[in-house]
Amino acid sequence: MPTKLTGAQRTQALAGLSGWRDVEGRDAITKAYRFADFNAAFAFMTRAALMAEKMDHHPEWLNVYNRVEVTLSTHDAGGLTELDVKLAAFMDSVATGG
Ligand SMILES: C[C@H](O)[C@H](O)[C@H]1CNC2=NC(N)=NC(=O)C2=N1
Repeated sequence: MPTKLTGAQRTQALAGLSGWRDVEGRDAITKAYRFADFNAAFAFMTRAALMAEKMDHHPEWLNVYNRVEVTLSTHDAGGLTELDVKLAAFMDSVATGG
């Protein structure tokens, strides 16, 4: 199991990401993506889902039309790990609508 990122290690890992913020009250990060339409949003979710399954690391997310709100945390570790940072970076790389 990956280890929880803490302190400077956590700060440094998050410095490489943009648009992600800490969730209040728990050790997790969140980002709201907005796409051109539902089709683009769902295409993003499909790509992210395939990667999540490959990594055996799954997002908490909510989709409303062209909006996808993602929260990442490693439940098994009780907080943020490298897996969350890796999945966040992948999501950013496939999000065309930002
Ligand atoms: C059994 C399975 O490997 C685990 O439950 C995996 C599945 N996906 C997961 N996803 C996330 N986000 N955190 C986990 O701890 C986690 N654990």
